[in-house]
Amino acid sequence: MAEHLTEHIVFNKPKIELHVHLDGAIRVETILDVAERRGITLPACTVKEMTHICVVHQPATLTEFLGKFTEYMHIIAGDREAIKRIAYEFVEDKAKEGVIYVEVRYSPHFLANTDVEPIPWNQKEGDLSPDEVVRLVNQGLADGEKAFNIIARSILCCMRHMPSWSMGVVELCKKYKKDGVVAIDLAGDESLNCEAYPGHRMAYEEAERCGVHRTVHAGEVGPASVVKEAVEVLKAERIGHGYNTLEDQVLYKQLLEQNMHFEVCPISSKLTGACDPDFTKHPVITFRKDKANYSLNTDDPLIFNSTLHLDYSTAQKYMGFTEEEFKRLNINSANSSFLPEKEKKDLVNKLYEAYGMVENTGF
Ligand SMILES: O=c1[nH]cnc2c1ncn2[C@@H]1O[C@H](CO)[C@@H](O)[C@H]1O
Repeated sequence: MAEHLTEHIVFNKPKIELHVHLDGAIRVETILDVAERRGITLPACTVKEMTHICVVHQPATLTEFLGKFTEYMHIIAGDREAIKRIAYEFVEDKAKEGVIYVEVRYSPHFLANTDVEPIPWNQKEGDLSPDEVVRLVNQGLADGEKAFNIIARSILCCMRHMPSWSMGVVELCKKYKKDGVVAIDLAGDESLNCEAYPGHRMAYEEAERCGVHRTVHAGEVGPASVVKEAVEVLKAERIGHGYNTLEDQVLYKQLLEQNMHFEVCPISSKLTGACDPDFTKHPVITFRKDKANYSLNTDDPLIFNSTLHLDYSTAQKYMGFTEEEFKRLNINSANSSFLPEKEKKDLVNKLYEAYGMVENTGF
């Protein structure tokens, strides 16, 4: 986007990011590097050309946007070194943006080439399972945490169009709870399949039963009823995007009362066609006025050619966000993180300190 070039840092203080896809946050250089090492031909050989291919330039649809992943996922999937590397580099990139705590999400199945049916991205069957993918990402994130002094946790995604994977996803959440996996998510094309299939419902029931935290992509392009289902049936504790909640004022009021957290992604919402491209009409303006609980996030910075700074500067420039609101939303984000209570409290205190605030100063 053009704004990217003129972006400036409007909130140069510690930040929290809760909604970002690992496979939507890969460096273009890394895609080119790995393709070369693996001897896979790409339609582009420079960073500039490859960026052009991966990026959504104009507001599109969610379905068109999701198609962008097919440009490069086959390069990374099935490759142990590449998977560990993208996780490590992700942490480095976030640290550079001033993020001190991040929850990064991905589908282990999308990066595997065995124990997954169908095998994604036209890969040949190999020997990398979703289980090992999670271990590799955990390792890359843990190495990144040590090197760059931030906290990185992960969320495993079920995919809307693949309900048969979902029980496997929740089992991985349970298995790797002690290794930084904090929650389950349901991502993918909400516009194609609105009501959650039994496979997803069963996985979320199991998650709740086992104390695995839950977030769901809902009301991004789908109607408010998807948000209602996420909360009432899937027992979501946070909502990914959630913009269309505003279409159902009864539901919205109820979620405000419950202090439901909305994971808002401003730049993403324009380029996926989820929201009006005029940022001055963005739903997060209503969220802010109502003192709702929400975060600001990049979602897929590779595909939107964006950074977290761009989301913040957009909020400031077009939506009237102030420094005080940035502090408030980051404190809310920390409080809505999926960390255990004690670690959450430490994180919130870190923010209070960095923002020069005494704890419990009410807004
Ligand atoms: O904004 C979004 N809405 C719905 N699904 C998404 C979005 N961004 C990425 N993914 C999907 O989540 C998968 C796991 O990370 C990605 O591969 C992509 O298919």
